[in-house]
Amino acid sequence: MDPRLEGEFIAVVNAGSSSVKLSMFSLHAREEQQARAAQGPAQGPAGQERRPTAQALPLPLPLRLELHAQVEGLGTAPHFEARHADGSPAGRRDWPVRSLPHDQAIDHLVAFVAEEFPQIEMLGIGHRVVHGGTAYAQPVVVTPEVLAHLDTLVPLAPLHQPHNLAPIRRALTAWPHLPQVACFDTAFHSTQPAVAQPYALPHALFDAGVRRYGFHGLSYEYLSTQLPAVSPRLAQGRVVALHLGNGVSACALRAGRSIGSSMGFTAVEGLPMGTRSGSVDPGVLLYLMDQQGMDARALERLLYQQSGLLGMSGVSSDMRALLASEAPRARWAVDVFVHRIVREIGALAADLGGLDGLLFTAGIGEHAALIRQRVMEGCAWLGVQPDLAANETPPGHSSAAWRLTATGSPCEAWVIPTDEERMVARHTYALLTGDGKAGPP
Ligand SMILES: Nc1ncnc2c1ncn2[C@@H]1O[C@H](COP(=O)(O)OP(=O)(O)O)[C@@H](O)[C@H]1O
Ligand SMILES: CC(=O)OP(=O)(O)O
Ligand SMILES: [Mg+2]
Repeated sequence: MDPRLEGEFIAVVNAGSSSVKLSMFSLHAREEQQARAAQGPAQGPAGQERRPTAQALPLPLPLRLELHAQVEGLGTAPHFEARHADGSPAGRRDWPVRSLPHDQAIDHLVAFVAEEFPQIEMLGIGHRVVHGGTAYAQPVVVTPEVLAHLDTLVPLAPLHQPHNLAPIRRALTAWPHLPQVACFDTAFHSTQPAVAQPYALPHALFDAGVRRYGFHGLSYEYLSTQLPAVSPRLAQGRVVALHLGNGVSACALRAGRSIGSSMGFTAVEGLPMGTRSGSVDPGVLLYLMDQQGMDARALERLLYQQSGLLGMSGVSSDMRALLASEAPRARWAVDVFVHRIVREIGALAADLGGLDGLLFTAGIGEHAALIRQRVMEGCAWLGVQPDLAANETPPGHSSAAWRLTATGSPCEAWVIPTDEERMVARHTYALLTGDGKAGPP
């Protein structure tokens, strides 16, 4: 048992199609913070969260990551690994099978935490849920009724929503009195203007919920809360944020709020992704139905699992493998990926009426210097003047933001490492304690 892990905690679950991730945040500083709040304004210890109070005084949010545990490769080679916040190992396991059901992965994570850390008390569990539909523009405490409504959104996010809801269902049964908070990828985009929301389809379909929602909102919201410290100019300015991971999207931020995004009704619209196509002419789908007899399930497999970087290259969905490959199709896939990103930035810059900043985040955005360089070069016309040495040189600390453009570049570019789990923890804390907002804006 680790003696450091005692007291009150929030657990955050991010369950995807091939992995279940669990982060444990301690609230060790909560009493300390309350005492400080009672005494008036004060600086928090370095490295701790800040949030605005009613008087807009900066106070630390008492959330400290203590442990991260995940089961990955659920459909290929299941592997469990847990680490303390300082990176030191806390546990690992391999299963001698090719496939492990999600429920078994969840049970393993729960048993691990319960056995290793018997002294902790749980304030609640926060969950990343991809789709909140039109009903949820804010995080919500999940009741059986809320869960039933979220189930109706499964067809809108078939790759994500069923996996997001499975741990909630399990936790509601196992611990009916422990609050479960659902935090939605769609919620951050609810500020988009009316003109950005519809497809040009009959309005009855819009009323029935067939409209643009946008995703990766917890990631963009996290970036938005970091911006005031990274660049006050960008916090108030016109910014395009690029979430380049397995899922890929772009978001237009004006003064830190979403006004446009490349993803729409589902998380398949927009940019090419690891295995998802991004936007295709809807006529292609009609053609495939008519001429190749494809039905909805076959099209779903095509669009979600067989396309994107994997489908174009025939090599891999993993950007590292494509960048290391000599295969002409791998290069072509990377060229198409960059081309589409640059075009999307142009479209979102038009939405914003100009561009002050570009943000890169998630696996590719944070680690693939060559992709960043090529995207920045494609944005020279928008005033992006890269500092190529800076682009190649990440800072020592993996969670620190760093600038990619030369001093005086009219449009700044930055890497800001994302942290969707911390954003979920902030929302969960704020909702369950009624203590402050989750962070600006
Ligand atoms: N050092 C790297 N260079 C290039 N690409 C990388 C690097 N590290 C990770 N990636 C890419 O990041 C992508 C995964 O992003 P990530 O944000 O971890 O995905 P997710 O959380 O959605 O599963 C993969 O395409 C992977 O190849
Ligand atoms: C919404 C989405 O695409 O999520 P992810 O990147 O986790 O697949
Ligand atoms: Mg992701």
